[in-house]
Amino acid sequence: MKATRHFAFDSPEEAIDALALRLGTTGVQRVEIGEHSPSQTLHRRVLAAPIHADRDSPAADVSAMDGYAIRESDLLKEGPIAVTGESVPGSPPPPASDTGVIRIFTGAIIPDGCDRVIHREHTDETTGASMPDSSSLGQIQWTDKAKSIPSGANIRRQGENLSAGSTAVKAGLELTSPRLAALTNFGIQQVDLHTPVRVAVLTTGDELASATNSDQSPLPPWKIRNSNASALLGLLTNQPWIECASPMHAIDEPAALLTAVQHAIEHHDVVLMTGGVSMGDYDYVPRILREAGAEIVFHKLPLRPGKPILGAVHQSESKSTLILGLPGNPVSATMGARRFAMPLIRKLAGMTNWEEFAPLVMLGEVSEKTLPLYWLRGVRMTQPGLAALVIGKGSGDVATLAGTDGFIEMPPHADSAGPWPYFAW
Ligand SMILES: Nc1nc2c(c(=O)[nH]1)N[C@H]1C(S)=C(S)[C@@H](COP(=O)(O)OP(=O)(O)OC[C@H]3O[C@@H](n4cnc5c(N)ncnc54)[C@H](O)[C@@H]3O)O[C@H]1N2
Ligand code: MOO
Repeated sequence: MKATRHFAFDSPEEAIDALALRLGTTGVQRVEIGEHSPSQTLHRRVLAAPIHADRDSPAADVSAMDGYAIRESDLLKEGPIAVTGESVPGSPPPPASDTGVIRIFTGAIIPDGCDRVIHREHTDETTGASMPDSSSLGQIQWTDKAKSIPSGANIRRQGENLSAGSTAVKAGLELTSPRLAALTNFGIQQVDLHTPVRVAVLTTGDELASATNSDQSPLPPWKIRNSNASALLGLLTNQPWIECASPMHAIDEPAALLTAVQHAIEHHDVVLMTGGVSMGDYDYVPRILREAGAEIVFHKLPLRPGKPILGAVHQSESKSTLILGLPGNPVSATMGARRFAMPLIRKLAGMTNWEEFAPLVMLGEVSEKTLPLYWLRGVRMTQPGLAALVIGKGSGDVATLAGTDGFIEMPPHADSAGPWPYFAW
C-alpha cells in the first residue's frame, strides 16, 4: 500500500522520472570549428553525436621517456657506445644504427627495429662537446640498471589509447575540458550539439511590485519584490546548455495568465512558473495550464516546503515543453526549482547522465522533529561531508535561506543524522 496515497507520486524522484518520461531533447545544430581554439564557444555544450578518432592514438610507437632507443643486442656492447642519431618530436625518426644507439626524446617516434627505451639517467653520458670531434652526439655506457630494462619498456604503442575510427567521446556528454582536448586531438572539424534549452521564468501575482516601481520609491507593505525571479535566474545563469531571457510576469487574471502561458509554451522548452498553485481564489495556474492543453502529471507531492508543486508537460508536433508550477513562497520556489527543474533541464539538454547523483552529507546535530513528508532543509556546510541545519521561520523566510549553502532531503519520518542527499545552490 502506498504510504502517501493522497499524492500521485510517493517521492520527488518518482515525480521527476514521470516528467522525464514525457520529455524529449532539444534539436541539433552543427557547429564548424575554425582555426581558433574551440574552447570558449563549445565549453560545456552537450554533444548530440559521438566524436570518433581520425587516427590511432598515439599515431605511431613513441617514447615515454627521454633516453636511448635500442635493440636488445645493444645492451651486450661493452665500453663507450657512440650516439649516432636523434629521434625528436615533430620529425620522422632516423634509422636504427648497427654501430651505435639513437638518442630519443619523450613523444618522439621509435626507430624501426628498436624494442625498448633506456632512461638517460640509467646511462653514463659523455657529451659531444667534450669529445675530440665536437659535432659528435657523444657517447654512452650502460649502467647495471640499464641492463635490467626489459623489452617493450617505455614505449607507448601505436593505437594503445584508441584506434582510428573508435568512439573518443560519446553523444549526450557535456564538452568538459578533457573532452575539448579529445576533440582537438582527433582533428574534429565540426560537431553536432544540442541547442540550449530555452527556459522561461513566469512569475504570477498582483502583489508583486512592477518593474517600474524602482527600489527608490518606498513600497507599500502590501507589495513585495520579485525575489523568485532572481532566485530562478540565479540557478539558470551560466549554464551553456540553458538559454534564459528576462523573466516574465502575469497578473492574477485568467485571460492574461492564459495568454502569458501560451506565449511561454510556444517559445520555450521549459516554463518555470511561481505562485498561484495552491487553494486560493486567485490560484488559477492548474486551470489555465489545462486550458492551454498541458497534461498535469502531478499536483501536490509529499514534500515540505513545496507541497502544492505542480508538474505538467505540453506536447506539440514539434516539441515537448516542461511546465513546473512552483509554489509562490520563496523558499518553496527556490528549492523546488533546484530539486525538480535542474535535472529535467539537463535531460532536455540531451545529457544522458541527467539524473542527479546528489552527494551525501551527515548532519552534525539532529533535531527531534520528524515529518511524514520529504523534508527539504536548508543547511550550511561546516566540513567536507558534514552539514549544519539552518532553521528559518518558514517558506517565506528569504533572509534565512540566504545563509544556506544548499539543502538536504530527508525522507518521511527520518530522524537520524544521515547521510542525506545534498543539493548545493
Ligand atoms: N488553504 C490552503 N492554503 C495554502 C496551502 C494549502 O494547502 N491550503 N498551501 C500553502 C503552501 S504550503 C504554499 S507553498 C502556498 C503556495 O501558494 P501559491 O503557489 O498559490 O502562491 P501564492 O499564494 O501566489 O504566494 C504564496 C506566497 O509567496 C509570495 N510570492 C509569490 N510570488 C512571489 C515572488 N515572485 N517573489 C517573492 N514572493 C512571492 C506571495 O506573496 C505569498 O506570500 O500556499 C499556502 N496556502
Ligand atoms: O510547502 Mo509551502 O511550500 O510550505 O510553503
